[in-house]
Amino acid sequence: MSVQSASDKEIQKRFVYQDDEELDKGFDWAQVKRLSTYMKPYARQIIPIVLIMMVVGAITKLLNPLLIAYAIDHALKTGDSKTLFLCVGGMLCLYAIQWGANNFRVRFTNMIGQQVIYDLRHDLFSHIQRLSFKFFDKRPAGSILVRITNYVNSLQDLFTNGAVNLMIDCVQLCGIIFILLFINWKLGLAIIVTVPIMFMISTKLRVKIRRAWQVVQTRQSRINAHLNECIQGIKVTQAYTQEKENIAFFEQMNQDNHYHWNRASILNQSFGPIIECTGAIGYCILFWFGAHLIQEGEISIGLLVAFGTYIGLFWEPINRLGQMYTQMLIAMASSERIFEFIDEVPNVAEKTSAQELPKIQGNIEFKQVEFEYEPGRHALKRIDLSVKAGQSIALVGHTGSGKSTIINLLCRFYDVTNGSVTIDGHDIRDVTISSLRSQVGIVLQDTFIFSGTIRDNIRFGRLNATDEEIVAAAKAVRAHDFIVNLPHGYDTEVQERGNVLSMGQRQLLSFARALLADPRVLILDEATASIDTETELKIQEALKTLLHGRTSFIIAHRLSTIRHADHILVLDHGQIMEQGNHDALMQHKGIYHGLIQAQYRFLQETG
Ligand SMILES: Nc1ncnc2c1ncn2[C@@H]1O[C@H](COP(=O)(O)OP(=O)(O)OP(=O)(O)O)[C@@H](O)[C@H]1O
Repeated sequence: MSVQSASDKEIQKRFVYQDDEELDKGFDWAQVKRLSTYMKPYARQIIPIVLIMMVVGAITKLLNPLLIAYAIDHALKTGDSKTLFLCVGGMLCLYAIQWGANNFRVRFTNMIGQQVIYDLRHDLFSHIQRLSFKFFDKRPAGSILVRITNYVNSLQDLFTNGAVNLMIDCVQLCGIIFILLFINWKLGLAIIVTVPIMFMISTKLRVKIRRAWQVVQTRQSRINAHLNECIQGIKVTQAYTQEKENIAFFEQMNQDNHYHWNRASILNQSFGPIIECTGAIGYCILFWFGAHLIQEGEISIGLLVAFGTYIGLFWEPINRLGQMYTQMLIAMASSERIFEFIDEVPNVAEKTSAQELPKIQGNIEFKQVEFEYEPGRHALKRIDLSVKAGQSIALVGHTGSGKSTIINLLCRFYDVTNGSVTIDGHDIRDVTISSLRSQVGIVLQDTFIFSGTIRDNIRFGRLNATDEEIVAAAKAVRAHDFIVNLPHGYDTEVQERGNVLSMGQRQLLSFARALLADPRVLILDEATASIDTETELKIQEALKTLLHGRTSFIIAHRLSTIRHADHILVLDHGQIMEQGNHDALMQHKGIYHGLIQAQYRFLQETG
């Protein structure tokens, strides 16, 4: 199809989700076993009830045709209305028991299913929260989202109905085969012989169905990734008037998904008619051979009718088993991707012997530190640095020079490739990650505001802080004034990313959050966006309060911040080129001098 190939090329050019494309494995028992471990905690309490209900439901279902046969042969033929009445009454009772048992079973299986899905989603989400930055570097957010939402949802059917239906169908199938052979083995065998033929035809179809659903999943993963990117970048899209292009691009993806969904769905639908066709052959054999056996006097008319009813019941589970197989294959593909994430070991792993980092004084050392994000590409080379407790260090340098990388290593978002980073003499790889990060505060340039109230956002720094402490922190960093002027003060709801707040306000809010956390070491990535002089002054004052008495690393862009730093590191291509205080570096007339001159010129030109 031309739509498919054209759009495929376009989409491949822009999106490469190798992880999802590569997955194409068949039925995997180890995975089924692993999935079933999620049912284990509930198995003891619920499975026996479900099993009893299942057996009761199956038996009552299978007894009905025998009752019909009895009614035909012993009541209809002889005109015995009392027996007929009893048979109909018996059938009604059987239907009522069957309905009750099924209802009870469905309620319990739904309970297990929902609980299992809850546990699986919980495991996946908790694990993702702990994964290292490197994991997120490689994956678009959408493809992570799709695993937590769509893939987990696609397991829902399997856990709520699938597993139990599978057992019911198997029990029902075995029961019917037994009864058919028991009533008349010749007629039974003649009908059962059609089953292997049906399986042979459908097996080939199943492989196609499996592949088709896998393709649908990868297409949905792409759509999710694209949606996520578009929503995150909506402002840039509108600023560059790229809406039409984005819509056209999405349209291609949507069409592509639509095409593959239809294809998979058509293949899936063709499964039923194949079963029906084989069923029709079964009926023909039944009536032809059954009539012959009636003439021979081997079976009664009632038994032939019962046979017909059993055949109807016979194809039902086989048909469902086929659908179940597809459901199972979708679940295989989904669970494979879910477990792939759950099995992902964080690159930054905690040693089993890791100790709690004692209360930090703030002496930090980088010894011969080297770092590569990707093998062979140095981001930092031979960094030696010694910082005394309470000192403020400004990191200065061109874009891509390695400033953020130094900070990433200090927070242990990545591990050094060579060398070591120590805090108060403790190698940060030897201490627990939580004891390290809980004592190192970080204020990023792109201040992240979560949806919730202003109060909640400040409290993010220390969850057990009182309202008074929150107000005190806001006052200390000069955020209180703007907060009380908001419609609901500290209770004003801000949406995700704090879109309703200005850049300066978001900065002040993040300072309050950091002050509340009261870390001994503070990392600050200064915002580059220009703000008005009044806010600039407020931020400078807030900074003084925030940095007081702490060891701080600042990726500095403002001249005022750089000048007040105790020590300035000038980085270039991952190396420290110059270091010292402002005056010493200015006298040296090297890179730093050039950078400052350029900043002055810029400020003069822009007024
Ligand atoms: N996640 C990553 N994966 C691969 N390479 C990266 C990654 N992050 C940064 N780099 C590379 O490492 C080098 C140093 O980047 P870093 O972010 O530390 O620079 P920076 O000085 O903070 O730049 P800027 O001022 O623009 O933020 C750059 O060459 C960059 O391309």
